Amino acid sequence: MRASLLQIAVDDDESVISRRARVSSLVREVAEREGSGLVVLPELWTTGAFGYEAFAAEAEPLEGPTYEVMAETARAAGVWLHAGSIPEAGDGTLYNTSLVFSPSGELAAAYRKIHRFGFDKGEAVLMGAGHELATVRTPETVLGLATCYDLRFPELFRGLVDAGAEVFVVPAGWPARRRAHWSLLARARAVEDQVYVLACGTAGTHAGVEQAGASVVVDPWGGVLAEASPTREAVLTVDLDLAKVAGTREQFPALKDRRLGVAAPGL
Ligand SMILES: NC(=O)CCC(=O)C(=O)O
Repeated sequence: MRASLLQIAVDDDESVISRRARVSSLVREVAEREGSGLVVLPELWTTGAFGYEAFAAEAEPLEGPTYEVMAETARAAGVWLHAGSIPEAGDGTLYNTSLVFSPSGELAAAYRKIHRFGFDKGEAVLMGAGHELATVRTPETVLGLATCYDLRFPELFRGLVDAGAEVFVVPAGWPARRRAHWSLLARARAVEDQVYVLACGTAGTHAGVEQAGASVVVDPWGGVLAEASPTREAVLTVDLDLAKVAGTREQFPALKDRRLGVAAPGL
């Protein structure tokens, strides 16, 4: 399976409307040029992950403008499209919701980010938390969905492995000041779960926060297959050899040695 990650710049000087149109064209162009079967966009690329004051103003219903444009983009390009996430105006609250479309433009999954970032401010207070893991079965494999800060919570990814995921797709808007954590965590999730990790971030500076860029693709042995520029918009295209997931698990069957249910004394 060939996958392309589009590391989108979220600089303040571009409107949501123009970025949406630009990204739609870019997805089509990349899919045609690279022959990708899966295209991945970052977290909150329409608004930027740190422009908190814009979340309410730019929130959309699930089937709002980004959904419509991205569904049509997936259909026109004939690809599986992980369209990153949008600020979704849901049932009385906002969610950070990722959308995945099939090559016929059907919604394959909507994943509401489970771990909200910000401790007692920002996303953590402005948005509701998702409660359900999400996977997408394609003809080649099973994708497991997670978003940005989720990357710090290994138990979520174990849940995705238990649900059959072989490729974790992680859109993000990660800040440059914690870039070292970003690539380390992406590699850690790949090694411990013996999966591919497609971690697609934003570039540029949004709401005063310099983005980490450095989108990365990691194989099930923890090897970095490709890594993008830390500062510029970029396209990463990689061929995933999906037999490597089963191959790695056979060669080094650590997942079989899990000891579930072991508790500390007194618990
Ligand atoms: N958008 C995010 O979830 C940011 C996460 C982050 O900055 C971190 O985990 O560090």
